[in-house]
Amino acid sequence: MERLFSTEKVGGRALYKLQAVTVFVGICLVLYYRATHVPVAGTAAWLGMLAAELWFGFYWVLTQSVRWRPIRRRTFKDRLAARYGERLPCVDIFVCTADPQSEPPSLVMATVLSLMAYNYPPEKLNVYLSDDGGSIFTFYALWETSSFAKHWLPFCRRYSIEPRSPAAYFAGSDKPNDPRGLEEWSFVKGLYEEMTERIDFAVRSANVPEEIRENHKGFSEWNTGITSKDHQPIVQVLIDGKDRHAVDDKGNVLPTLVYMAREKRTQYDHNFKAGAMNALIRVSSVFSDSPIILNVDCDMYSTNSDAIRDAMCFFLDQEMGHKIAFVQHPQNYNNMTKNNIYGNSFTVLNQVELRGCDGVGGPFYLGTGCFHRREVLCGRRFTNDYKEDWDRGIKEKRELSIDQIEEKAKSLATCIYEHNTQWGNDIGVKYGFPAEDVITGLTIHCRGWKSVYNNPPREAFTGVGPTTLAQTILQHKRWSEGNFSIFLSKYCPFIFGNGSISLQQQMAYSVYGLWAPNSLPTLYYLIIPAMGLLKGIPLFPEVMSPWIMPYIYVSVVKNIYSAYEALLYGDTLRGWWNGQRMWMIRRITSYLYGGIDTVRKMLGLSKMGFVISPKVSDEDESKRYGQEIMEFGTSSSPDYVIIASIALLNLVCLVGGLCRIFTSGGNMPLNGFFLQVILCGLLVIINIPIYEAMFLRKDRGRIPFSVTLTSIGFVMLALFVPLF
Ligand SMILES: O=c1ccn([C@@H]2O[C@H](COP(=O)(O)OP(=O)(O)O[C@H]3O[C@H](CO)[C@@H](O)[C@H](O)[C@H]3O)[C@@H](O)[C@H]2O)c(=O)[nH]1
Ligand SMILES: [Mn+2]
Repeated sequence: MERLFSTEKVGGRALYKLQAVTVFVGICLVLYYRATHVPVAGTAAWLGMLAAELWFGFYWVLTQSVRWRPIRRRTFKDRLAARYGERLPCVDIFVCTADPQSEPPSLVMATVLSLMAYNYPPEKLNVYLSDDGGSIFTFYALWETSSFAKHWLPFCRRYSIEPRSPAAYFAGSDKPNDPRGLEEWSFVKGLYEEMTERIDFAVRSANVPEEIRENHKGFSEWNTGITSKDHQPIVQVLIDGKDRHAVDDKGNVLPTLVYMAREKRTQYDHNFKAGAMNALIRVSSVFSDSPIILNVDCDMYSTNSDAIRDAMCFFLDQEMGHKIAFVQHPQNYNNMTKNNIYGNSFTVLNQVELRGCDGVGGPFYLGTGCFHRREVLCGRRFTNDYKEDWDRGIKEKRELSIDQIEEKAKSLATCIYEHNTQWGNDIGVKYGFPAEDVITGLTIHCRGWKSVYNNPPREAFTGVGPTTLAQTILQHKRWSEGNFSIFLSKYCPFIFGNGSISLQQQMAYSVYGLWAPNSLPTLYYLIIPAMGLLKGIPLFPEVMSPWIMPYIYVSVVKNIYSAYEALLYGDTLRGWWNGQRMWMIRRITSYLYGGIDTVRKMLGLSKMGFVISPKVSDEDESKRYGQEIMEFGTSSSPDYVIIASIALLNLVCLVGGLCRIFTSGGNMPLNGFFLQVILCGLLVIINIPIYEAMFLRKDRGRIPFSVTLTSIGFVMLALFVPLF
């Protein structure tokens, strides 16, 4: 029988491996030189360089795990269709939202509509929206959506529309040419715009009109003036797919659509998104109980209406399917600028590293764009003889009425339901880590399952990425903290994974687990060589020494290869350069704070939080984002002080150091400081946008004056610190 998917090696690996082997030799030579040439003056600074280089070397070895053996998957939907026709498994789709301010309900609804409109038997689709904001506006928006869907779904089907988010579709499509098509197009577009306007207006005016509230019993849940942090469990069915009257305007069945706001009480931890996911797993089990669960963030709309069929090619494959726990898609964003100003379009991560992970046991669970087996999420271990019940969820008749089921579902979404159970631990998404996705995926892998990475030519999901520096830094802080706290816990991949996942996969998890500690050696490398240049302490081999070769070789080859790779996958050269800047900035801010906060939490000094990434920005900000001007904004956060101080320090040291070299009359020869001058010089060039934001720009997004002042203070202080 023919396979439903194929696996190919990604080409060009011989060149990569050649590069890697020579760089490895270079790294060894660098370390050997460092260890054997400790000077008398500046010993401590030198040993610090050794420590930093040891770390970078070790980390580089780790990163080989995600680059050594990338593979590419291809699905055969025609074979799936030939074999199964429409006899496909049921799917439950979970959308999580948490805050109607930073995640506007109209945006969430575009996502919901795109998911309802999958090219998949509608009676087998069930969409659940979890609202951690417990907001009547989100509920109202979903109610509006349930009636607009009656026009949108048949429209999508008739014209085979892509993407099926009405927001994305109408923003990007031209009017159809034929008059009949045009009429319908304009009609649906009009309906959509009116609906969005009503939703946005309700949010703006903080009011859902009384006459609307009469249309659905669900609105009465808000009669008692509840708040987002304190309310009863709410479960409301907006479309019951099993109801024969729930049809679209062409008479077709509609997917089930359910609103859920799990109970919130101030005295109980709610465990953020992980808690929402677990409530969804239980609530959905009483309505549809599908064997496959797709989970997306509220901004991640579907951009490929065949994505479920794609995923089924993996799960239903006769040879490998039974081993696959989840199918992960990359995080793509629709709002990236050409030159990747904040480094948020993860081209190389998506094209190389995740494929590399796939080659060593499977990609991580990334929290969104992921199809899971329900049984696996609920804690099942892999066994060779496990048979999935693919008919699960296909029930013709229900014993209970829909109201009774709602009541039952509510009882599963209470605060105390999980007490004294394994939920959040052995069952469901795991609690206690800001990266609930990664830790959950890790435990699944350690229970013997594989995962696959699917990155089809037509993207499956697209979301909204951060558009300011502060948002970017914050998101990466949560990620680095999440991954580092896993690394330091009993789930450390090298301990927990030992014996159950391959060494390469343990290394792959650690590449991200050890983002945070990268901050310290990076800071060291950004500060000490510059200060050494100013104070006349050489920290690298001289120009004429043969030992300079490995330094130059490693840095040049590694950077050229990384630029080549970025260009190969469609980044611009400038985009690559901006990515390097962001790589530096993230390490000295996000990762530093992520590391510090992890340690604070381990010491019990602070509690876990989850800062939601905003999905909207103000007009002024958006304009600068469009022009790729870095946004610092009015708050004088300590992040900016670090960024500004490092930039300034390197500028001062470069100028000061060069002056000393040229006025010393040969006492301080350029020879001995060549690499320090180059390093400092490159840092100055990469920091040009920072200097501009400090001294030249006048707009609201410039670096606040107080930050500039503080960083000048820090630099002056640093100049007085002696190097040993
Ligand atoms: O208490 C909460 C907090 C968040 N969310 C939802 O979780 C999703 C992800 O939050 P977001 O702020 O967009 O985080 P990102 O950094 O974009 O998310 C990535 O990283 C997270 C882990 O750090 C994962 O949970 C996400 O799935 C993954 O996309 C959003 O839909 C939120 O509405 C909740 O449902 N409840
Ligand atoms: Mn997000």
